[in-house]
Amino acid sequence: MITSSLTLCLAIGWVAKREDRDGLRPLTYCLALHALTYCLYALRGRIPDLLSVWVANVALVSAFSFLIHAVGVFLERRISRWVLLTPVAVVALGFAAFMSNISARMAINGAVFLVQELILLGHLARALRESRGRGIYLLTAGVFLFFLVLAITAIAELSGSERIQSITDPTLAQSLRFLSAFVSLNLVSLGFVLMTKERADERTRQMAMKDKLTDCWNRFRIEEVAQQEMLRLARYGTPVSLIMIDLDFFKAINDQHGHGVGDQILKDFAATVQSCIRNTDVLGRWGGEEFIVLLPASSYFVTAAIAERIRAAVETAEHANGIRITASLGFSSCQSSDSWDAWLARADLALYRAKAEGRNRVEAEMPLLSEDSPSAPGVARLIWSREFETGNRMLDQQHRQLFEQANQLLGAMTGGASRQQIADRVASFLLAMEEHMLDEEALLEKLDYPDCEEHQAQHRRLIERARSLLERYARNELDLAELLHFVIYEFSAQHLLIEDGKYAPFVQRLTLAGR
Ligand SMILES: Nc1nc2c(ncn2[C@@H]2O[C@H](COP(=O)(O)OP(=O)(O)OP(=O)(O)O)[C@@H](O)[C@H]2O)c(=O)[nH]1
Repeated sequence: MITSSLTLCLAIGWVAKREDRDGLRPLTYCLALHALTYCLYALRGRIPDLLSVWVANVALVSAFSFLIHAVGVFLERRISRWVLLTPVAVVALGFAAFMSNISARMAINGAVFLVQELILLGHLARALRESRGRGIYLLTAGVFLFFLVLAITAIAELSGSERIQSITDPTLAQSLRFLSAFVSLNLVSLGFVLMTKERADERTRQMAMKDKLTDCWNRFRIEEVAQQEMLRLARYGTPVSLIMIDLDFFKAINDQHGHGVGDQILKDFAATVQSCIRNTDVLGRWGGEEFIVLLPASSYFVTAAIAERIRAAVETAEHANGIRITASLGFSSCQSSDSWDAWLARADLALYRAKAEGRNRVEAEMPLLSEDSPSAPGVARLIWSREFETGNRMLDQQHRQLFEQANQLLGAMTGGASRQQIADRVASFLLAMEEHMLDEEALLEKLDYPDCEEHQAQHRRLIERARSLLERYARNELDLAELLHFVIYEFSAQHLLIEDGKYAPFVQRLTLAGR
């Protein structure tokens, strides 16, 4: 026990000397006092009782206080000095008063250690809920083992089934107590060191994924989260969107006020954006004065509102020297068939449009929705345009009808219709959508459209997704925004316009050729 405590103390102390962090230094003091305690125990009978009893026990209770302090430092929790010093004072005074009464000393020791153990276990239990590492499990196991032995000893003492006359009694119970203390010592030390290593690894991981200037995530992390969210979309249909933000005329700020001010503005800007988003959203610096916000579980419509909130917050924030800045934003929602590059490119294109159309504005990936309709001001509508025509009369007529139906649905959704009325309208929209898909597939097959199979596969995916969304909506597991996202964005805007737009030139060519 002594050799083990000393070796661990020297090794951990050597590391803590170079890097005093995460509570390694108080842990070293704990181990040193632990070694001292057992040295004094071992010399019992050969040195005065003052040393082998009084000093030894005060040292042991102090070792525990240092361990509680070390855990507090690691978990960044303030632990009151009273909590640390009172047990030491109780043992010091109690042992001084009952030097010749071993039962009283045992009772004092047992009670104090039990309280210390409970304090420690309380902190560890809270930390266990937050921590993902394994070190904390080893540490808790070590502390718990010691607690168990103390509790069993206390019960045996109270029930009178065991009377300890001396700490050096050569009994089986005493040997088991020492053995468990030895195991506990190793588990606690190993667990603590592992915890600090896991934390250091996490810090390195974070540093590798963070932008140093703004503390935002870097490209690597953004892409990592994007891939995870795209998988979630493919599996559960959870929408995910992204916003690209570019500061306007930032070069002029650098030129007029210097790079130092420019850097500070970038930091302030990141803080402003962060204050506009949820903590599950991910803000990253894409490069220079360009940023990305990834918004998990956010549909097209939710994202539009957040983008506008960011734009307004950036415009109103005032920086050093009274400088004000603006930003242009472009956003896009991910499709289940999207690649990361395609999704990003659509947001980039929208950003480009926001710049071209005067800056300090938000642009969606397609200028499809008008904010107002003449008949119902304040309600967004899908606007049909001649550019969307495929050249086939039947398909174009169906597309227009689906657009109109989507608009009626949009009106019902924003006009306070009941859940059941909306579900009925969505069901009839989906029926029309499926009928249209069958007609479209038949025509494309007849015309030998080369990507017919891929188009059919997209239809199957959309139908599957539509059915599952409607079921979830009927079970009250889905909110209106997600349903709206599917009807308006995924089907009407993305599929009807973009995907169907891909076969339009082919159909037009054949129509002109008279087929
Ligand atoms: N201070 C500072 N400036 C940066 C940093 N990264 C990029 N920049 C500057 O950002 C400016 C970007 O300039 P441009 O790409 O011309 O864009 P802009 O002036 O913002 O104009 P628009 O984007 O067209 O509105 C350049 O002057 C870069 O030097 C940085 O980390 N710190």
